[in-house]
Amino acid sequence: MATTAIRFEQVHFEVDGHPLLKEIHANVKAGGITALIGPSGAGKSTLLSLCNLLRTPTAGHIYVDDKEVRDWDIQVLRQKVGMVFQSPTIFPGTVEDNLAYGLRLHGKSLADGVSLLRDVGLSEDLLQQAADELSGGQKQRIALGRTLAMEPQILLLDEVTSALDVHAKQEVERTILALQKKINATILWVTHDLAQAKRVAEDVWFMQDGQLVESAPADDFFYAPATSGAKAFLEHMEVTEQ
Ligand SMILES: Nc1ncnc2c1ncn2[C@@H]1O[C@H](COP(=O)(O)OP(=O)(O)OP(=O)(O)O)[C@@H](O)[C@H]1O
Repeated sequence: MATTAIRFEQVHFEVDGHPLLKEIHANVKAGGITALIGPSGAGKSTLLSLCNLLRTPTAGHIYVDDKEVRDWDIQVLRQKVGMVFQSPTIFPGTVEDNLAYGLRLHGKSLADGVSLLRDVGLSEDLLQQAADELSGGQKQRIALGRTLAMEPQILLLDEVTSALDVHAKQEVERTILALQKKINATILWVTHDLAQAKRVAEDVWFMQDGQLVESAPADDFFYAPATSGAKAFLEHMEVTEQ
């Protein structure tokens, strides 16, 4: 894989004439974790949704592995660029059915549900259990496992721990970090939790009003943000998190 996993070139996105993303121009480093932070409504989720064509940019280009997203076969793109959301989607059926769901859409079957369960930190005993009977944290791991079954090279994580209690949050976070090391995936991780961003990210992107205002190594960003917008955001978050 190239050193850049995703390249945004002057990306603009609007709905009904309202710009939601403006002139996004940046590279996501391959094989690392980039935290995407910023106030509510800044456009973080919208940016993620463009990377696997849940939405299409109005202007500009996004390259995944040096190929424009619109030139990818969409099924292949979505296999390569997996996404996990804040609320896990659970389908009727067993845990195994749920893990196999994406693969089945691609005409494949689940080879090793047990090892996948282990990868997401769940006991193999759960494989035949009804998935909707599990706890919130377990469901989020199943959603993660379903995405991982596709062997994605890039993971888009949208607030994946914010609906979980403290314990489940830490567990899921640890699971993601361990997996990232194991498969060397590139992760673009939207989080409202600054402590989490500090723990997991090598790089930070700060968004505000549809713009990518600042991107920097996490240590630099948190120690000395370069823009007044990022400074004000960090100060505000410090106050509200206390
Ligand atoms: N389909 C849509 N039509 C119109 N406006 C939309 C649509 N989807 C999102 N928006 C608006 O786009 C802006 C960016 O939304 P987005 O969800 O990307 O922000 P965010 O930074 O992820 O916010 P949060 O942290 O609250 O999840 C918001 O003002 C939102 O209301």
